[in-house]
Amino acid sequence: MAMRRVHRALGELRRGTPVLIRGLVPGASPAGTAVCTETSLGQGLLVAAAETVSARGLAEFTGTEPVLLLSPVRAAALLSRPVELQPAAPREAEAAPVALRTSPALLLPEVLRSLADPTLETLLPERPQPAPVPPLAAAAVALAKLGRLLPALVATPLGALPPGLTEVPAADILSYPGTAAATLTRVAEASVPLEDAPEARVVAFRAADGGIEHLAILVGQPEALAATGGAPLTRVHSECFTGDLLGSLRCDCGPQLRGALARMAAEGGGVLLYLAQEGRGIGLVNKLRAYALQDRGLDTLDANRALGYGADERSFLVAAEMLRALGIPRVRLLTNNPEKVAGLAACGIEVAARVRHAFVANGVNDGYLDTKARRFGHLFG
Ligand SMILES: Nc1nc2c(ncn2[C@@H]2O[C@H](COP(=O)(O)OP(=O)(O)OP(=O)(O)O)[C@@H](O)[C@H]2O)c(=O)[nH]1
Ligand SMILES: [Zn+2]
Repeated sequence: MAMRRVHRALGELRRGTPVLIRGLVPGASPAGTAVCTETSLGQGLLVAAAETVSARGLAEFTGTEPVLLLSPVRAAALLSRPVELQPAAPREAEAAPVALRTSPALLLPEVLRSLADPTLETLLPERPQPAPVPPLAAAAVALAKLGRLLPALVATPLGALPPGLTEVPAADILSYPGTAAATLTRVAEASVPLEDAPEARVVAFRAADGGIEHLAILVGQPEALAATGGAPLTRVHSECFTGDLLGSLRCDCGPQLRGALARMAAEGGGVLLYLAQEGRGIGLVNKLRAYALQDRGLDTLDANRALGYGADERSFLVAAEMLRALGIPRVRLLTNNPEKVAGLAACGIEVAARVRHAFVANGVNDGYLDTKARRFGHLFG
């Protein structure tokens, strides 16, 4: 039920319709239980995604003037204050959103879209002033990110649900990634001989959220090795439509994907998890926006932050749950990314060794690889 409510709300936001996020009345439900009954629901926040909201959607914001919730980096860019781009750790704690006052001149779909999206020409009829951040703003941003939308929202506190709109408890939004990972189940399996690994099987995992499936590609018999206490060669690969499928030269994903499978075949076995986490979890549309910003001079990390996203929005809980379901709790991990090693270990997978997985630069991705080493701490040596 909780996942259905979040999924419905995501659909509404993506279509440009506002949704009401509900908080809990303090003390109405035991902390941490995420139990959310109708009677325990408290104050609400009516929100719409600035990127998609329609004129009809905006007409739902009656009464007090709504605020615009933005990431601090995007707000600073709009207010023309110097944007502080510190050499932050890739998984820096996500900064809370800030709020700006709106006015009738700002509350137009094309203006809001331009304020949300730094790749568009900014339409700023007037300089928006800072406003107090309403309660539940963090849940609103989390919802937009789950929908792979830009984290920029029109928001106004509201007590009652307007007729015809959807309501979603904040607790359901915040617990959604964990709940989705916990419900992963094997749904299909087939032998798929590959050019790089003739003895391969693909196993599909589906979560109860109804979202896109994650895949495990088993080369040889890694489960048999794991059953005797061994640590199979393992690659945790986030999907990259441009690199994996189209052969994009902007990144190193294609060679890493094919190279991992070839290496597993050469070593007699392994497992590659192919995770539906495009663009380090920001989605393909936002990755294309990040590329557009990179073409204007930002690096891969600052481009994510300019969009309002963190440097890396992935959770490796999904990968850990899949490995556990496959009976592989110990791995030798093919990666250059120390955050991946730490992320898997934090989710209960023993990383017996990190195996370097670097490929030579191709003349286009040199800057991208350099940024990985300098700002993400990737170990290419
Ligand atoms: N946001 C964003 N994502 C990118 C960019 N270039 C590649 N990606 C994504 O980054 C992900 C690649 O991650 P992984 O292959 O897991 O690699 P990694 O975290 O760099 O670590 P390794 O294990 O060392 O390869 C894919 O989902 C790509 O779509 C970019 O410029 N911006
Ligand atoms: Zn890529």
